[in-house]
Parts: sequence; C-alpha cells; structure tokens
Amino acid sequence: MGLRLHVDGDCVRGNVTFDDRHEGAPGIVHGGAIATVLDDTLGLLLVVLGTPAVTANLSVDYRAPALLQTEMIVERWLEQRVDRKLHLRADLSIDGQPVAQARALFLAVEVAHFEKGGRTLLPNWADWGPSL
Ligand SMILES: CCCCCCCC(=O)SCCNC(=O)CCNC(=O)[C@H](O)C(C)(C)COP(=O)(O)OP(=O)(O)OC[C@H]1O[C@@H](n2cnc3c(N)ncnc32)[C@H](O)[C@@H]1OP(=O)(O)O
Repeated sequence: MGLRLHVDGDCVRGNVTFDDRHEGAPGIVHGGAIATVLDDTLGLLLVVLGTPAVTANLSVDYRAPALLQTEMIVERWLEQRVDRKLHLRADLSIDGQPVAQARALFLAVEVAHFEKGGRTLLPNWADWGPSL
C-alpha cells in the first residue's frame, strides 16, 4: 500500500496512497483495506512503546469517502494504558479532513504469544523498551 511511517515523539505519523487494488465501491477505497492500515500500523506504535501487544478490539468510524490515488495522512497514538490494556487511536485524513478514525484495544502479551505461529518476533525485542 506504499505506507511510509516515521516516529514523532510518542506519536507515529505516515502517509499512504491507495490504488486500484484497494477499490471497494467505484473509486473509493474498500473499508477493510482502511481498517487493515489502521490496525497494522498501530504495530509500529507498539515498538515505540516497547510493548508487545495484540489487537483485541478495533472500531472504525468511516467519516468521508477515501478516494483512490489520493495521499492520506495516518496518525496514531496511545490514549491511555491501564495495566495490560492499551487504548490506542489512529486517524486517517486528507488535507486535514478526517476520513476514518479508529479506536483500538490492544492487550499486552508475553513475547511467547508470537511464537505460537512458529515464528519469532523482532530480534532482541526485550532490548527495545520496557517489558510488561
Ligand atoms: C509487536 C507487534 C504486534 C503487531 C500487532 C498487529 C496487530 C494485529 O493484527 S494482532 C492480530 C489480531 N489479534 C489477535 O490475534 C488477538 C487474538 N486474541 C487473543 O490472542 C486473546 O484473546 C488476547 C491475547 C487478546 C486476550 O486474551 P487473554 O490474554 O487471555 O486476556 P483475557 O483474560 O481474555 O482478557 C483480559 C482483559 O481484557 C478484556 N478483553 C479481552 N478481549 C477483549 C475485547 N475484545 N474487547 C474488550 N475487552 C477485552 C477482558 O475483559 C479482560 O478484562 P478485565 O481484566 O478487566 O477482566
């Protein structure tokens, strides 16, 4: 999807331009593709936070048609953390106008959670930030 991200303090920002592969309604990005970008890129925020976690719940408000071939800005940040529960936000906008806004509940997990699929998480994860 050509998603490019950078860390800005404790916020993660980036841009994405969807193309014809992501079309849902004619000329408009499929809502599932938008949810995928919002959910998946929250993963980078977890790296910034130094907390391995997974999505337990994701809620997306679609505020305006997301047009194909149009650069969009993605921003995401931690709203609140209560023990294992991380309440995250991710917004997608065009020229400052909201296109989609996601609220997500991530639950912090042990690194072993990711080994169930037979693959390892990022190398030296434990050195990246505070543990659970
Ligand atoms: C580091 C890189 C990560 C990149 C991640 C990218 C994003 C992803 O796509 S992750 C993949 C999609 N998500 C998953 O595969 C998760 C699948 N689900 C699970 O593994 C488990 O259900 C998991 C880990 C989320 C929770 O299980 P578990 O650790 O047993 O927690 P559990 O005891 O059920 O619940 C703990 C608390 O969270 C709450 N909770 C759990 N699920 C939910 C939910 N869906 N909505 C609201 N609250 C919930 C519980 O009510 C409980 O609250 P309280 O402590 O107040 O009673």
